[in-house]
Amino acid sequence: MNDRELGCAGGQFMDRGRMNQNGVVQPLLTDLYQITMAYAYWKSDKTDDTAVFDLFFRNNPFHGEFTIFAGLEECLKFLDSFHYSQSDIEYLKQTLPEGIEHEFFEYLGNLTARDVTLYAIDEGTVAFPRVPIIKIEGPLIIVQLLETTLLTLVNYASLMATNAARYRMVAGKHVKLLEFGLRRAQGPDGGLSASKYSYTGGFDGTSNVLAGKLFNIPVKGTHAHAYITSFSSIGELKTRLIKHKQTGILEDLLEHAVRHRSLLSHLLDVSTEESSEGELAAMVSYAIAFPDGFMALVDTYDVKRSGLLNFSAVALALNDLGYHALGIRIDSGDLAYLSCLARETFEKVAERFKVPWFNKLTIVASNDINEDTILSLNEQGHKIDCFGIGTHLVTCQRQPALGCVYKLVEINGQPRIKLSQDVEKVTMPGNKNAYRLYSADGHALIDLLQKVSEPPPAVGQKVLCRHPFQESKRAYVIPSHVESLYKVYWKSGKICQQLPTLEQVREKVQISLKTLRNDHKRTLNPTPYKVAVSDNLYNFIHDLWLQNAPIGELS
Ligand SMILES: Nc1ncnc2c1ncn2[C@@H]1O[C@H](COP(=O)(O)OP(=O)(O)OP(=O)(O)O)[C@@H](O)[C@H]1O
Ligand SMILES: O=P(O)(O)OC[C@H]1O[C@H](OP(=O)(O)OP(=O)(O)O)[C@H](O)[C@@H]1O
Ligand SMILES: O=C(O)c1cccnc1
Ligand SMILES: [Mg+2]
Repeated sequence: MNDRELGCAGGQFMDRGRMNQNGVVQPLLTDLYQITMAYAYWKSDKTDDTAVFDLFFRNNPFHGEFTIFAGLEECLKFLDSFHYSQSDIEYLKQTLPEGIEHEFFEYLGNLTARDVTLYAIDEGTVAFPRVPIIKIEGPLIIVQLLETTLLTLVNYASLMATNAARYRMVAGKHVKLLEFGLRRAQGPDGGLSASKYSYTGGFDGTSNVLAGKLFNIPVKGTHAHAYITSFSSIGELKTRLIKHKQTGILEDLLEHAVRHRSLLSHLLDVSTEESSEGELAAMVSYAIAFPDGFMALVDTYDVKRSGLLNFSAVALALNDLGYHALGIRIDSGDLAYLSCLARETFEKVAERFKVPWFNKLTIVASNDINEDTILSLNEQGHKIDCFGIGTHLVTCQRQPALGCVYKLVEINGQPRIKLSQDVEKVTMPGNKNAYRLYSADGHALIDLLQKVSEPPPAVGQKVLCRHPFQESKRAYVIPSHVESLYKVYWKSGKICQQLPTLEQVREKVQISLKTLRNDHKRTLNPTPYKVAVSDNLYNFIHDLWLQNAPIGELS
């Protein structure tokens, strides 16, 4: 059994040092039609044909006007390990229709991605509809076989990174964002990808421990309501003692908490009778377990009448013993109101008990939060320092799929075009290069596709940029900076760029977003970013279109 099969059989992910790719990602993770086509290509003697495919999307997700490209590293690892194992071949022999020639299986068994060349824009860059984010050249059969796997590696990764980047934009850079979605994600693999690419898109950490281990992402978390409800009275506390942080002397934390609680009840105008004793016991026990990391859920019974009172009492008790609590989480109710109430409470306590650090306690909010909730909370005014976001983030509820496609654009040096009644769906034929043209103030102005045979646009020189399908839409652009978007990432069986770390890709996302004008990024009716073709490519597309469109006959 090889490493890949082991990876699958014994837990889905390989250890970092071994192969560093999800063991599920393998050549059979594809649609059957890729393999049946491979046989038909092989039978028709197309083994020496070479092809160029473009991988691109037609529409930005979430009613936005940008997409973050992610998933490239996984695509490269897939190419690196692309090989049908003996058991893959055995399975295909049993599964493909009868009569497949034996030599085809030998051919498949020897296939690798060595003769493939992959060009891509950098992972973490903003990308736009119709500009291929990956361009792949090589033997037709192999590049066709890669289609589905490359799409599955790029589509969700880019959707997720884009979703996360949008949450980051609405939350602002000072609020912490934690991904809490594993329990709601589309299965274990969806959950892991969600954690990884939400970090890429700008989240600060995840509650997903395996994602932390595999991708080196900060893991963070609080506790669940179950912890609070597991206690019903202080009599259940089996231990109350904790060492003073400085003196090391054992003291009774509950005693300190109960004393503070009655003082606080006057200050906060809440009766101790109303508040939950079980909640107090749970908080005391949690504080004993994590005296330096005490963060408590305050909404189990009633934030105002119980949670804040008990939390403040335990935090002050910890303070007596030399420890500083971290904060609270609110997981229901009006998050704007309750966060302001919590901040006011902390300010009162800070002043009355001379504990200025109480002003800085962290307020975490969770509960079905999405982009619109954050925008609304911003409008209302809130005092939340950190959002914990699960369901809407990881399931991309607002748009659950990015429509990246993989289209043949050239075969044996001859351009290919896919026509459609829907102009949007007509493919851009031929082997193309892509450039991003920038204005003097550093903003991206337009993406320009050209035939590879054309010289690149030059700084300071006027370039005619044309809408790919609407003849009258064109503009001259004099770029102050020209960025060639493609780099060769894979050639002659090797990854040919130094791959950035996840952290560097995450930084790239923010740098790349900064080059976009704000009107392209706003949430409501953003301005579309322009994607153009050169005059030469425009004419080429339209000539080919006419050549390929059948002329109807009216009778
Ligand atoms: N101030 C606010 N403005 C806008 N939306 C809010 C505000 N506060 C909370 N929300 C959102 O309103 C929704 C409230 O959901 P729901 O009514 O299911 O929760 P709840 O009743 O507060 O809590 P639970 O049912 O979990 O006890 C959540 O999606 C939450 O994120
Ligand atoms: O709301 P999300 O954005 O998905 O964030 C994750 C949720 O998961 C947890 O509880 P869970 O939802 O399992 O239970 P609850 O509904 O009782 O809070 C947590 O308390 C959050 O509410
Ligand atoms: O750590 C948390 O608070 C957490 C983790 C997952 C889901 N909800 C909350
Ligand atoms: Mg919930």
